[in-house]
Amino acid sequence: MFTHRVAWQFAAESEEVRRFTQRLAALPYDPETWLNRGNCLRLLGYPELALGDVYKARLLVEAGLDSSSSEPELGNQVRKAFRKKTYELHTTDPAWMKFADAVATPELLARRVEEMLRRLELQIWTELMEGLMAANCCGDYVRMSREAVEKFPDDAFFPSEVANADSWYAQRVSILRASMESGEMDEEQMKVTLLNGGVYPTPYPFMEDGFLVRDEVTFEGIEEDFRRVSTNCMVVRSTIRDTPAEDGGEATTEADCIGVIATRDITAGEAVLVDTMSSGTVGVDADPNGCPTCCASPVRNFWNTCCPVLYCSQGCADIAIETFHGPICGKDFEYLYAAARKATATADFSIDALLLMRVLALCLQEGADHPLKSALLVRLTPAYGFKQPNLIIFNFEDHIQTPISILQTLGINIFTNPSYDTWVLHTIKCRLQNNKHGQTLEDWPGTSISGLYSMLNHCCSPNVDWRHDFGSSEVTMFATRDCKKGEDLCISYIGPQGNALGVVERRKKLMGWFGMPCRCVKCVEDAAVQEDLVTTLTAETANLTC
Ligand SMILES: C[S@@+](CC[C@H](N)C(=O)[O-])C[C@H]1O[C@@H](n2cnc3c(N)ncnc32)[C@H](O)[C@@H]1O
Repeated sequence: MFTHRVAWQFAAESEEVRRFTQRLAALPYDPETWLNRGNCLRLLGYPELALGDVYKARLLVEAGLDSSSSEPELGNQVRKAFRKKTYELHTTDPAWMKFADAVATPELLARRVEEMLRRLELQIWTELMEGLMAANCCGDYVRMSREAVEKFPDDAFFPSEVANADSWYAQRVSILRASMESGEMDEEQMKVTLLNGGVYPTPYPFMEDGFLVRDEVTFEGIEEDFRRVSTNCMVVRSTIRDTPAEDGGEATTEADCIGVIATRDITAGEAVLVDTMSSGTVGVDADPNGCPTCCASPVRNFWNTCCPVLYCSQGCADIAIETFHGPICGKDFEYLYAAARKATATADFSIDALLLMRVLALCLQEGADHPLKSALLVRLTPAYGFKQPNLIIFNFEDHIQTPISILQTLGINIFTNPSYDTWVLHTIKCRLQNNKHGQTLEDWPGTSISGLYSMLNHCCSPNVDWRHDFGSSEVTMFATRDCKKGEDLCISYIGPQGNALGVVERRKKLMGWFGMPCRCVKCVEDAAVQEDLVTTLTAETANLTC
């Protein structure tokens, strides 16, 4: 009965989302519709999307209320949309018609519009608080509830939000401190966990199959690239995520899982893949001598005619102009570079923001029908945990505000262009998160994404390792032992220290990433041995008791 009710409610709210989306296509500058869709998305369990919509509602209302705004055109659009809405409401809705005098002249209507926008702004901030709580963003909730009190000093409700946020924060501190004392996490992890919330990579119900599964053409494209860059390995459809029926459960298979195998015998030390990555690579740019294309230094006198940006070679200058440079040329992304230059920890999101900007530039330059179908992104999958959901770190600034600023700097209209809606941005983020490489600040201060090396699956006893070639972003994958033709080629995602742990710890470490127990050969074997051991011990204990 309960399930039926929930399913019914879900379907109804899903339908509401569709309805609001259609309305937004007609009225993209109406903050109320963005707020309403955001509210619906939160109720459906997608706070990461809700916060995107509510933030857009906030930007619109702020522009509409500020006649001296730096974006007068946006403010005009909002007031125009809201004028029409307010007039219609007061003249056609029976509940409002008694107030029709309030919109009788253009001056009265303008005053009424302002009143309505102010009322809406309060609702927007209230919904923001709800969204932050739903996304578990405790740190943001503490900060923004205080901002709300400052912004709405006469409001009776927001001080209670501050008290609520503070007590939630204190509760989290005490829980996390206990985990720290038991050695489950270190101080840095505690800080990150306190500051951030978490959301799930999810195949949204409104996504068509083309956004969820890589088709044959995409797979053939990856095969073609492997043929170009490797003489001894190839991508294949992998069964690594298939599971046999266990404990009365059902066997599961994942048709859209790719891996890499040896196409001939390979000797230890032999390179299997040299990935130059280049266009999908960003450095911290602290080093002005770093080439914007491949991060090698020094840069030399190679440039394109559009601007004075220097590259390390003509090849890199050409790649830049063919791939990512056009959409960012002359645009002021200093706010991203400045933040990335200050990056101190490997979990710092400012380098991720540079990567997102680079990938969006690649999509725009390519002009694909949809960013998720662009040559690079179409090859990558997010880690959808089909057995256990896979939580990813999320906070308001890095996952909502910064991506929206990037779109705006790139000249994308965030209100009218549905191809860059929040679900698209979040799916891009999840695809990058699952496949990117780098960001070890001491070793190589940057991050990269490539549709080649990211095809290698993980094994706790890997037969492939990788190295950075000095002074550039080039990565070479090489065999660490002799491999037979047909053998799966895998790297380790957890390094030698992780590989050395017992199977239970290893699987625990990878569970959050894979959304299922690691299915590498070593884990499957070790788990079977452990199960046998438990069965034998249980039988022996039973005999002893008899
Ligand atoms: C970098 S991608 C590897 C390529 C990926 N299999 C694909 O189809 O695109 C990482 C993802 O592969 C899957 N994967 C890799 N190794 C795995 C393993 N040992 N057990 C379960 N899933 C694994 C997980 O879904 C993980 O999120």
